[in-house]
Amino acid sequence: MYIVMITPECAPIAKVGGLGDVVQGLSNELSIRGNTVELILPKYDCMRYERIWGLEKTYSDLWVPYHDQWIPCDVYFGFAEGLKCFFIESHNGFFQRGTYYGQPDDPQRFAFFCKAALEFMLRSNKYPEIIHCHDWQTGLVPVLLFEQYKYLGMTHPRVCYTLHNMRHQGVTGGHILQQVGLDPAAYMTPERLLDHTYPHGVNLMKGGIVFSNFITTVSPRYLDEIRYTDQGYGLQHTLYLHEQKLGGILNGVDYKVWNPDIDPHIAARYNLKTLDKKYQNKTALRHRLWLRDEYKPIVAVISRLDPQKGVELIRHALFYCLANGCQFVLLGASASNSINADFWYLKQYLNDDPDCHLEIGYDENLAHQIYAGADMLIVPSIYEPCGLTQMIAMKYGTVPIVRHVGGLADTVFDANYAHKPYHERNGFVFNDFNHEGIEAALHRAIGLWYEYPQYSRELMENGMRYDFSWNHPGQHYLNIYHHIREA
Ligand SMILES: Nc1ncnc2c1ncn2[C@@H]1O[C@H](COP(=O)(O)OP(=O)(O)O[C@H]2O[C@H](CO)[C@@H](O)[C@H](O)[C@H]2O)[C@@H](O)[C@H]1O
Repeated sequence: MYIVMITPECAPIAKVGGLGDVVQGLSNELSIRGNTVELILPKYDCMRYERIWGLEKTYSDLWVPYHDQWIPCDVYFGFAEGLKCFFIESHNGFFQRGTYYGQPDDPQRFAFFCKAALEFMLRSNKYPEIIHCHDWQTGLVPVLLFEQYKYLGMTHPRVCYTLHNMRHQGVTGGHILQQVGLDPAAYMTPERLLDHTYPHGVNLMKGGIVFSNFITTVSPRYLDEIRYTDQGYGLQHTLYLHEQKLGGILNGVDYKVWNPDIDPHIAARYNLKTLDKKYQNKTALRHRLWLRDEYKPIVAVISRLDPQKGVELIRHALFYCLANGCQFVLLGASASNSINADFWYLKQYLNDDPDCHLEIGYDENLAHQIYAGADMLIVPSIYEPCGLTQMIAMKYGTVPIVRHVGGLADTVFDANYAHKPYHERNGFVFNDFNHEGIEAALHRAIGLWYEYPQYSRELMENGMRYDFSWNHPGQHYLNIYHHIREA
């Protein structure tokens, strides 16, 4: 099958968070299964160009109709760790901002990207069977495809649209529709793109839901949460109207990237049979982060420091762990200046503590070393569409401690309370989003580590035995592609 992913991120070249990992992992899996997969991304100036191989200009006269003008663009081609990628460079500077997101004109930037991606496919005679889009940034792709480009000859593609995070829906003014050549009066209706909260708002994610042939969420439980609770952030009714084309597919983890048996970033490689070597990584992590060598578990956090991730509970867990015989390591960065400032302050405050290290920033290499060296990883999210860190942690024999939401609830099964046989239990889970909730889970986890090391080790091994690879999700996505192609 010929599949084109239109996406704002792809790891490792343009990754802000888990979306980038998913695009990379799923594309790899689809390619391994013999499909032709191509990606279209914006050509951000801040991409990791050293990880792109053979980058060259392949198409230079792409004129994109936008806002009563024609914007000249160039298209580059290169391989991102083996994946075929096209990068759209617009001459109006939309992607020369030194950052991926967080600009006041983000809706315009990505609306333009959707239009440019389709214009490029049309002009270069690309007729994939499936277009797969991700999150609000690409919500306009199916709208433009079925309302404009179909009439220009793109009659074949069917669109699969994946929701990674309903919190961000790309709500903006009606002018955006005009800019991409759609009549606002015709599209700003409740059953199309009109936002449910802002009377004159356009909701780009809603456009993706209404116009795509199939919509997936990144875990089955998150699908239920967005349909039946306020996690739908106002789109519950739209999802209800389109329920016949919804599916929840648990993300996979790319075991070519996240696998302690072959990981080039860690001090000692290991697997289930050589698990003792994990402790060499613990020592290496301590040395790297100036932590003392003591008989203590290392509790870790690797996360975007977004309110979604339960920043307040992360902070609380830090002090609880330090007071209860643990070492604590955090790797995180935030798009919010105030959250970053809080954590910088904490870092200074704890600077001389030999049991604690906070690394504020983004560091791929250190992330691998923390997964390999830590004993436990906490994910106390308010909501979590899927969550990759707990699945990666398990592959590295690091026991997850998570809140019972979204994909976390689909993947982590409590050591004491899960309705699962003992050999399928793999972590610690708590419900209540408050100090008592996380303390109760930490208390059990730390207690087990000190008092019953053999059971603690069983939990590690149980987690490592789980298969969270892209194998199953890859097949599910192919089934969906076949289904919508034939419908
Ligand atoms: N400071 C840092 N340095 C280095 N690496 C860092 C880092 N902070 C985070 N990472 C890495 O980024 C990824 C984050 O994965 P998450 O599942 O937490 O994604 P995120 O919330 O961004 O994405 C959304 O999309 C994904 C994919 O669908 C969903 O799993 C998730 O629930 C949803 O919120 C992991 O690979 C992690 O190791």
